[in-house]
Amino acid sequence: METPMRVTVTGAAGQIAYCFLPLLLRGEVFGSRQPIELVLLDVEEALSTLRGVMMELEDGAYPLLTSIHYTNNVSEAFVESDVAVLLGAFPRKLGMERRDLLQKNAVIFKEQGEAINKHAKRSVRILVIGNPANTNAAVLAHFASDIDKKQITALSRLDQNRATSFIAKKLKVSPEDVKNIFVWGNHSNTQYPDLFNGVTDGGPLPDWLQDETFLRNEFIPTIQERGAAVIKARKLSSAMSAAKAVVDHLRDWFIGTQDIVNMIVCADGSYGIKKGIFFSFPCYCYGNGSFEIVPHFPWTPFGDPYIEKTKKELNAEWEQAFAALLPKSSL
Ligand SMILES: NC(=O)C1=CN([C@@H]2O[C@H](COP(=O)(O)OP(=O)(O)OC[C@H]3O[C@@H](n4cnc5c(N)ncnc54)[C@H](O)[C@@H]3O)[C@@H](O)[C@H]2O)C=CC1
Ligand SMILES: O=C([O-])CC(=O)C(=O)O
Repeated sequence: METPMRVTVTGAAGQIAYCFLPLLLRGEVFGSRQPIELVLLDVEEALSTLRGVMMELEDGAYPLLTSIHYTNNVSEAFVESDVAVLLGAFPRKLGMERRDLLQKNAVIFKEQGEAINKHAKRSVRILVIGNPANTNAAVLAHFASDIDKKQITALSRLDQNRATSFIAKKLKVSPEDVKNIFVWGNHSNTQYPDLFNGVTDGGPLPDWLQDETFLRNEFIPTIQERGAAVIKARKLSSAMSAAKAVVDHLRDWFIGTQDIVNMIVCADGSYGIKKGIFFSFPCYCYGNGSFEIVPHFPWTPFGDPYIEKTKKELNAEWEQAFAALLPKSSL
């Protein structure tokens, strides 16, 4: 057996964690030989639920689980973490403006960034899921200033999975037979789902899928609004599919994949996206927590207004989130 990996999960009393933790302990992320020391963080009011989650994990008798600890203390949660899965975030409440949501979460992700900077292993890899995921990751990256930005990613794999599955269903093929469908930008309804580089059966997608009316009226809005559609139907946000996407993201990042996958990562200036903004890009994953933004992927002019819109939204989110945290002069 290998040396245990210390995995910290925040928001661990929540619904995505409840779907994700069994998959993690089954070995679906790091493989069936990788033991795991689990640390669960949630807020004080959720500690009783968290204790229940811990009891259930123990009762699962998972051979890979070597220890489990739960806490509401942020510093304690990140001590010697190898991996941090950040699900915990302040939820949007009735009457709350998006700006308020951004600022509430900025405070949380600042504190967690500082704690990670101080206590986690220098090699830690961080995945942000809690919304607004892109900007939470940007805040965290700013305050975890000694951690390489390439060790911090956020989740847009759910959007890619949704888009891939949508097209596979149209073509009546398995989702694994559809590749290179990407979602660019923000994990919000300004995201740009792009199928112009899509392939199936070794060739391009059929022309009827690239028809502008279909793209504008069906494909793009369905993917952009899918999260809201699930909330409307379930009265709860996506959890099962989000947990599956977290598994896919982490597995590909750590184990590697031949596929090009979507990740929200820190912009390096390519594609005209301002450095420091966390943006969903198509990425190569080489394993061991390394990745590269796919350079020079062709954009069709059709996508330009969509990219502009999501880029603008992210720039505004960045300003709003940091307005509460940094002196005006440094914005
Ligand atoms: N990026 C993506 O693709 C997706 C993101 N999400 C987001 O993931 C997050 C988690 O979703 P669910 O598990 O369904 O939510 P949930 O509401 O069931 O659980 C969230 C948990 O986070 C905890 N929490 C709140 N503030 C915290 C803090 N400061 N520290 C630690 N824990 C804290 C809450 O007490 C709660 O137990 C939400 O922000 C949701 O919007 C959900 C689906 C997809
Ligand atoms: O809005 C939410 O909380 C859920 C979400 O991100 C999604 O389903 O894509």
